[in-house]
Amino acid sequence: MELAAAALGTLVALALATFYFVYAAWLSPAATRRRLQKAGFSGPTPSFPLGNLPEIASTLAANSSSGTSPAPAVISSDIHGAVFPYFARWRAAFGKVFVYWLGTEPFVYVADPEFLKRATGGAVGRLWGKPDVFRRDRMPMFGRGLVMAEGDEWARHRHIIAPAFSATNLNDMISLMEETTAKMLRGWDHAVAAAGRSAAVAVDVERGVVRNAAEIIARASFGIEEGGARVFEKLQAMQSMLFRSNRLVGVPLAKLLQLRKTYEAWKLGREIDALLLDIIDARRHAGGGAEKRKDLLSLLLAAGKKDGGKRVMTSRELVDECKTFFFGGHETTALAVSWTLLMLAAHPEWQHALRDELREVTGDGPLDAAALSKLTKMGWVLNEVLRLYPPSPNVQRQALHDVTLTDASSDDEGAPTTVIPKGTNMWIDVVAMHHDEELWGSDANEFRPERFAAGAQGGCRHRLGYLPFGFGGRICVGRNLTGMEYRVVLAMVLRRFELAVAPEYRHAPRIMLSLRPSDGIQLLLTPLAASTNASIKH
Ligand code: HEM
Repeated sequence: MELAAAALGTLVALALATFYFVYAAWLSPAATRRRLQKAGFSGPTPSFPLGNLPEIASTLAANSSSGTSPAPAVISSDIHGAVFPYFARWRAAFGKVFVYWLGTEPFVYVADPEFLKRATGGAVGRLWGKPDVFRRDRMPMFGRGLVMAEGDEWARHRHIIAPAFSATNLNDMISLMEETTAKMLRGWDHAVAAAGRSAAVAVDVERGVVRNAAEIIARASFGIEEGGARVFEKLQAMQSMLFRSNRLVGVPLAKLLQLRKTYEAWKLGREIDALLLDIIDARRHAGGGAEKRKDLLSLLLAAGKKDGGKRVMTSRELVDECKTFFFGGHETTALAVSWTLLMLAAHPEWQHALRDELREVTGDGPLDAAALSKLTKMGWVLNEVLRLYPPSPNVQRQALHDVTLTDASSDDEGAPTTVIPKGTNMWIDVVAMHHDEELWGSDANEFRPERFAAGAQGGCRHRLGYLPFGFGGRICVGRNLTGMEYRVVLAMVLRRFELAVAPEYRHAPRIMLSLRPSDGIQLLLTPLAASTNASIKH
């Protein structure tokens, strides 16, 4: 009797699980598809269970096999068709807004800032969150940290974290940026010396810049002493493991196909968490000495002691935020610096302009935080590089409720409406918007930093057409840290070396979560005379 009841129970559980799976993977997406079609969204036809992933894969494969390697002298920044060939093709067929599917997950593709305004205007936080599908996929990197947190939890974390990135706190980090960058430059000096002459030597600058940015963010986040160095090594291992794996985002049960990788990422994640917890516990129990530290972790711990403890974060939350700073903060900044070095090598007139500006602002003497903020042209160059080569090539959201858009052309109350069903994801193609001639003019694909002389929007015809750091309440919290680090690193490089594009460099940007060079950035480095080589002081 008992056996029969147990068997019946198992059968019922199995039936429920099967029904849930069929509903989640098939019935619910099919209903969403019908609603999106009814609302007027067109797009490529998806198949079950992969959606449009096969077409994405085949377009990418066709593109890479037919890919030409332009001569180094010809560095075209007209990159959208090369990095997102499938979007370029669908855009030509369906326009700047359409629907495509990653597995059984629907995505509204958006390359029209006006549509973005109509979809999100006014109530971004209430209507749109971060996509569940990415939250699951990137759990080992961000945990429940700020990038992926939602609702009240996100608001509380943002309220605690944002002040840690204040100008005063960032100024205290200049010296650590300077120290690690000096180490990178010493490596480049050795490469030049090893070549046995002081003439130009080809160096893969991207590799050094990424390593430098990783070390800076680790030191700025949780310090590198007391076990921090081990966390740093393991975080780097996890980064390369996650970047190597080919994930079938949005495909039901796809993780089962990659059990080993999923397990390895989970195991590494546990080790990183344990090491970070040790650091946090040690800081919590340390005396006044720990208070003198200026890294983000110590600032968050100190914030918890103020306001009667209203801003306390648990150790678990702090672990996730440290990982979030590391994964959200170093590749992105490193790419901004790396693409800049390439652009400056390809546009010597701007290289000279920035060196002149450095000399004008600082003489040949020391440079302090106030002086860094006076590097106006360097700021234009940063903005222009983030426009042409946005390290975060897309921004995503997911509808938390049914979202109603009013018709663009009318303020009429009776105007027709479009509804985006709850659960639908939105994929904002930042690269497309940043290269759109309708938004930027006929020189949209050219490197012209002076377009930012008139203002931070660079003359873009729509407020939401320039989104290197995202938008709304969820705009990047670390953008001022990036601005500071970018200036320190670039100033030090420009003072030490003349840059030119090496003959072996092949310009082939591609997407691997971020917008990266396919095979490093090889530049010719020529040491500059010592007089232009003053060190940065603050
Ligand atoms: C060039 C450098 C960087 C770029 C291009 C960049 C880009 C972005 C983008 C596109 C977002 C998403 C915004 C949205 O969804 O609307 C974001 C969010 C975020 N970034 Fe950055 N980022 C950079 C540097 C950094 C640094 C240095 C840190 C930290 C140390 C950082 C930490 C974060 C965090 C914590 C969030 C989540 C904010 C929230 O959801 O409230 N980022 N970033």
